[in-house]
Amino acid sequence: MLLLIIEIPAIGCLGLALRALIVSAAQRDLSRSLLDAAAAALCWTVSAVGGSARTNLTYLLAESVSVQLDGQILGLIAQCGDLETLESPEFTDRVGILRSGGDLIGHYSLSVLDAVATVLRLAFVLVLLATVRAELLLLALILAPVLWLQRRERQQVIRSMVDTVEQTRLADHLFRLHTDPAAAMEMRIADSVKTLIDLADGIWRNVVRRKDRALWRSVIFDVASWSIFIVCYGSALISVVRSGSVGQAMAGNMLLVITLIANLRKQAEDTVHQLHRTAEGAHFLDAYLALRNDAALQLAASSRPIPSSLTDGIAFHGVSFSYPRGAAPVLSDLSIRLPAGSTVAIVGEHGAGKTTLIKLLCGLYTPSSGHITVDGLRLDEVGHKQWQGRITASFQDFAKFAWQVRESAGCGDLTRLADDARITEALNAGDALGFVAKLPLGLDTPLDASRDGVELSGGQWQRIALSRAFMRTSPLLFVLDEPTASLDAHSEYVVYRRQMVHARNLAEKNGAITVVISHRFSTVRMADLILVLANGAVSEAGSHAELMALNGVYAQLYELQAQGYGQDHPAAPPEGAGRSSLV
Ligand SMILES: Nc1ncnc2c1ncn2[C@@H]1O[C@H](COP(=O)(O)OP(=O)(O)OP(=O)(O)O)[C@@H](O)[C@H]1O
Repeated sequence: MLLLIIEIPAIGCLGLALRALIVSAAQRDLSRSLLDAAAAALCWTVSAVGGSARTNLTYLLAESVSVQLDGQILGLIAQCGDLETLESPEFTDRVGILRSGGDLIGHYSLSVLDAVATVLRLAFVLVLLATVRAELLLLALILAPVLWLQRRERQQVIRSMVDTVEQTRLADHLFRLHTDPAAAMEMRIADSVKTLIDLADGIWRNVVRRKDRALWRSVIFDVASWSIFIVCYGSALISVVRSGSVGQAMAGNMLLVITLIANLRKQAEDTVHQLHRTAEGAHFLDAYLALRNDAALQLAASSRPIPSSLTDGIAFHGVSFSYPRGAAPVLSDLSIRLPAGSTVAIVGEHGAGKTTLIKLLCGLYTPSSGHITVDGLRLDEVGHKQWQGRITASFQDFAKFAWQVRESAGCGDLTRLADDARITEALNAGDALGFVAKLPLGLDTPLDASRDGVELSGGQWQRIALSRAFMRTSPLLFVLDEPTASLDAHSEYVVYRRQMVHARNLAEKNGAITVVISHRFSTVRMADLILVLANGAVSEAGSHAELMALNGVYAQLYELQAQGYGQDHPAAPPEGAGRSSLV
């Protein structure tokens, strides 16, 4: 910091020392000359070292801010527990901008300091110039439009980057498809590789063309404006020569003016560069602040404590929901009650809204109207993090965490990641222990063939995902959204029976509710309450026995599937099935 302060007047003092050196040398005053030369050398050293120290300091700080920022950005994204925010194109663009310009925010954090130093350095140089000839100050005036023009053009370059973020994202996605084995497989079979390469190539060309146009314009304006400045600089020098007194003083003044003006140009360039970075940094800062705002809005929902166990249950009160860009509402005015300790199955045609209902239940989306309560407590008044911390879920579109088996399954409860016994229990419950035991390194086997690990089959991945859902031991909500879709009918039945036992244990422990989505009625019939979703509403609700007696859609579908499997009743309902409730 001290070096940065000393560096401010260094270049002005160098000009003064050189002028004094010329005068003392002309007077043949050896000791004075040596002193002046030493002073000039010192000023030059401070200026050079200070400049390089400033650059390195800026770089180091920018890098450290950038690393911290990456962590903060991910933290803020995680705070947006609502998937609606994550799915909005504005949000995705914002994150894209931040990822591409984290270091600029780092530079921005230093820019105020740098701006003060730059202005002081410039002011000192101008004062010295004025001591030689007041008209030289006009050069500073010419700098103003040069800087303004450059800044304006630079903003156009930034705009071209922002305008192409969406296209860049699409091109990136197309690139990733080529390196993703599952997508690559389908692309090869469909012979679409070349078409997709051409598509990505076309998008990249468009993006580059748009950016290049702005960049070239900026370069042309740069050259034109600096040419004007150089012409004025030359004229100023001629004017000093023509008006100066002949002799030693004039030679010294000439050297001072040349040193200062040469530096004035460099300072102007520094100022422009700094303004560019500040403008870019401000732009990225805007995106960062908007992201913070999104996260803060979600946190603003008050964090009323979640009960440790359920006594009443979860209720939907006139809930309607439409996806932000979805045309029709997926759920309309839905009012249902899921009693504490019950197992609820949701059935319905593809696209009926079963997964959407579960996502609303998990606080991953907020109802468009109406509200959901947990033991009478409104879900929108509870922090996402709190509620989601009491849920365990296995989703239809589960994640494939290509880490070690222990991490991929154990991350269902991070606090138990080092607890081999717990992870083994969860793998057993998820029916994954059989194949994990045969893996070369057991729990330590990496699940990624590209990292000397193993590649799992679809069914094996699903079992790992299922095991994750068994890691938490005291959830209030246990969600199973087609968790066995990749398994054969027999394995599914066995796994479901095990899950139902688990559900009963959780229900007895703390009144936890288990919600199951399945297209297989052999498992659905085990539930206490079955909800049939159709046209955004519940068309039938009750236990298996009640719905069969109703002889409606459920009964028809059940019979159809039973005939398909060549048996009348695919499975017998477990003990205690039959409780139901519908508000
Ligand atoms: N993120 C989303 N954005 C917009 N629309 C969506 C989104 N997710 C689902 N939808 C739409 O909402 C409707 C219900 O989807 P949902 O996944 O809830 O159905 P589902 O009953 O679970 O279907 P399936 O049995 O095929 O899994 C569908 O029409 C779907 O296109």
